Amino acid sequence: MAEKLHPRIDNGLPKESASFTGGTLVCACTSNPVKVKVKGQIAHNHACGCTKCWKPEGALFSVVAVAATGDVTVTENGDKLKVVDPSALIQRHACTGCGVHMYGPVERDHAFKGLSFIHPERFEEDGWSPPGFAAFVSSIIESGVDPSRMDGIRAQLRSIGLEPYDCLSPGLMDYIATWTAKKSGALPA
Ligand SMILES: N[C@@H](CCC(=O)N[C@@H](CSCO)C(=O)NCC(=O)O)C(=O)O
Ligand SMILES: [Zn+2]
Ligand SMILES: [Zn+2]
Repeated sequence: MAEKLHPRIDNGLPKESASFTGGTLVCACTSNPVKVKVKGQIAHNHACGCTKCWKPEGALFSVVAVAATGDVTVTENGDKLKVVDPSALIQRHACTGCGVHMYGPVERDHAFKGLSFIHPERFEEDGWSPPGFAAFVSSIIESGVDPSRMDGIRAQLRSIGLEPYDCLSPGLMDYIATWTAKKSGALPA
């Protein structure tokens, strides 16, 4: 039996459009939804198995990407937003009405400072860049997935073109490590 990874990847990956120049993220509230405008194409879209990212009902993974925080603007009903965990690196702003995480800026001194994590499935528009890998795959066990299902889940991710990693992709891990090495002086700044 196929696993329910995420509704936007289970029947094939979404198609990117060269004409996508940004869009509006909308929460799941039927009245007074929170709306967040994002300018430009998203980057580093991935499926994430971590316990902290918002996942739609029944999904094992979230779909999450980044945009420059300067390109992210709350346009409607921002008073419904609350930061889930103020001590976390990613300041996930969730709708208190429906629970959807609308944007999560990184403000702390970190390689990702200046980026905001968003869930592109909440865009009203199509054409956003599809996920390119799966991150924090082993973390789904922390949500209660039996470890015996992991081989099948990893095989299913590979079959749809998402290489599974237990942290971020090698490219992003190298990027974080390079930032850290430059900060410590291990590499020239
Ligand atoms: N096993 C933990 C992992 C949580 C975690 O580190 N998540 C990552 C990825 S989120 C999107 O890629 C992260 O960077 N978190 C920073 C933060 O959440 O502030 C678990 O599953 O909880
Ligand atoms: Zn809502
Ligand atoms: Zn995550």
